[in-house]
Amino acid sequence: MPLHVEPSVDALMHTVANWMVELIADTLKKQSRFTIALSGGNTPKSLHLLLASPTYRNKIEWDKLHFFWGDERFVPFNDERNNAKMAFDTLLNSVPVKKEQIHIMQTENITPEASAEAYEAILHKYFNNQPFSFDLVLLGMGDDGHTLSLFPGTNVIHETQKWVTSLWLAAQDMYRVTLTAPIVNQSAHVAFITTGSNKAHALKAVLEGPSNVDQYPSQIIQPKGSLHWFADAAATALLTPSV
Ligand SMILES: O=C(O)[C@H](O)[C@@H](O)[C@H](O)[C@H](O)COP(=O)(O)O
Repeated sequence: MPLHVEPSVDALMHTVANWMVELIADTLKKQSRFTIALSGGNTPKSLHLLLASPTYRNKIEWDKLHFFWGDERFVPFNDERNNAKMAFDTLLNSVPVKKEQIHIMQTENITPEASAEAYEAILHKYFNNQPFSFDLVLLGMGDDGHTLSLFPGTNVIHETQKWVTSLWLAAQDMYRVTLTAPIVNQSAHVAFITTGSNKAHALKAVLEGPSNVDQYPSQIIQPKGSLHWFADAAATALLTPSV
């Protein structure tokens, strides 16, 4: 499981962007489209801005990408907490992608449960009978070791059938819609991007601690394809130095 470490967030995001450019180009030599699931939260913002910058934007065949999300906060699109809005603001409004290539999780005029069912139907349309599900899933990790909306102690961690589900997150007083481990673990490539000293304890527990998916749900992500971790020096400060 490759761990890519860079001294700074800026250097790390250039490493991720270059890795993505190469992965997308290599994949598109073998197939006509590339499916990517974006992560929410704050960490992806600087990566998105970099991908949309002159340095990288012309290295990606945007018209062949299809965008999905790993999870969504169940708030209106125009709410600043909405993950799809963040992706539009930092990337999708700045690159040549048609709306037909973008598949957001519905959070308006629908219930969380119905939104999860509707998204699952979209995924079955794209992935049924495929050797892999997503070509790439980008993931973040919370300082409690959660990923997607698989939070410690929640039942969704152990979902084995549904590809998409919803949950009430009392701590944040909101519903979430999230991909589950079965669909993410069918991916060709999964990349965690984790930065900051506040992630160091969880990263050590996830990567070096005993298996404990209820306490550190990120551990349940074990894809059929490749699993990469991209982290800055601050987030990896507690890891056992590799010889
Ligand atoms: O909707 C979300 O919040 C994300 O999908 C979530 O899983 C995120 O990746 C982690 O919470 C890390 O968030 P930061 O990048 O903001 O630390």
